[in-house]
Amino acid sequence: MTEKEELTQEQEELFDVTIIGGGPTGLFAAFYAGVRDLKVKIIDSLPQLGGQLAELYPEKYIYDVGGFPKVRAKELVERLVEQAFQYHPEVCLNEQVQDLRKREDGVFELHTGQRVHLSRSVVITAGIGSFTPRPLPAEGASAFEGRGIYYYIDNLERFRGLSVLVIGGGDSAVDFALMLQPVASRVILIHRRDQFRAHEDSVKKLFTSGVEVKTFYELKKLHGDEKLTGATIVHNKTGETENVEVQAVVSGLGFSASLGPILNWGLEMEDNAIVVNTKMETNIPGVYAAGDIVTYPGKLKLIATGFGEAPTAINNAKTYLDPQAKLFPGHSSSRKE
Ligand SMILES: Cc1cc2nc3c(=O)[nH]c(=O)nc-3n(C[C@H](O)[C@H](O)[C@H](O)COP(=O)(O)OP(=O)(O)OC[C@H]3O[C@@H](n4cnc5c(N)ncnc54)[C@H](O)[C@@H]3O)c2cc1C
Repeated sequence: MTEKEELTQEQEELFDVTIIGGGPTGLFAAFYAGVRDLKVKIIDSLPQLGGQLAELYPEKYIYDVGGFPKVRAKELVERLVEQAFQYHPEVCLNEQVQDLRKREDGVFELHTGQRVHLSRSVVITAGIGSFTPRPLPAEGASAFEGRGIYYYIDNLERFRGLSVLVIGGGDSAVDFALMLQPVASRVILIHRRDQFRAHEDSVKKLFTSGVEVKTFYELKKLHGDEKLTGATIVHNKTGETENVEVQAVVSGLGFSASLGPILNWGLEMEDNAIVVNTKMETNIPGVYAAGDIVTYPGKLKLIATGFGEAPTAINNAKTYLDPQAKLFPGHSSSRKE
């Protein structure tokens, strides 16, 4: 345990249920925890809620969620957040749960490196795991990690007046460039092909936005001492290089996911997934799991199945916490407005 963790541990409030992962399954679980009057916290390693939907395909339409003939992924996330937030869950973003331990008094400690969260039960909805940015394939890039290389834009003001190089041709890269254009002094977007994976609408906007778009270009090298001052880019057909003065590079090259620390929590695993029974219980009493991260005979990795497993996990956690409580939550339609 780090010194910082030790200091914060006793100041942390005890929650009834802590949900690891704020994807669709975790968000729906948080809603259900509210329905069951449980004090709930969601922890996610990403800076935003929504899991794969927000991170990997926010602009894509989904056609197989009950009640929505067609819904854009980011809109489904907005609806899930609105539904879950009726019960004011505590939300902790940018925190990866690295360790899960059960104390002798039955309280779970969730160690994130920043602090230790305390909880009476845990629901793991960690999907395909934590996302880490794909490293920039350029000479000298590692030296500028945290000093000029960005993988998200969580504060546009940081880029005001700067010359910025954006890399990639997907939704993230194009959205980053469009967001930066009004505040940065210059925005250059390089993409290794001339076909963009981003939404057609965004690509159209990109070409009329004032962003300098350079296709068939890749990043070769980053320059600077203390701070990033420039980049060498290379045309991948002609081999011609060009130096551009930039103070920031924003990568839209995406993320890779891995279960990482979860594999060491003493959970029974099969094919990189947590084994659960029909109550969504894991082999550790008080720890439940749901969504893409679980396995059982016939498991399907779909949003719709996560939506079924989340209430099962939460309602069973309720009876774990209070053995007198009923498993069945009652019908939500009986609720008084
Ligand atoms: C391109 C694409 C298209 C898809 N289209 C469809 C579709 O049309 N219909 C459909 O049903 N499904 C679709 N899916 C699958 C669907 O997105 C998943 O089934 C769904 O996201 C699973 O939700 P989840 O909440 O279980 O996990 P996730 O969405 O993966 O969310 C898990 C969250 O847990 C967090 N996390 C992981 N480990 C930790 C940790 N240690 N500490 C803190 N946080 C952690 C992650 O950051 C993530 O936010 C698609 C998937 C992709 C990639």
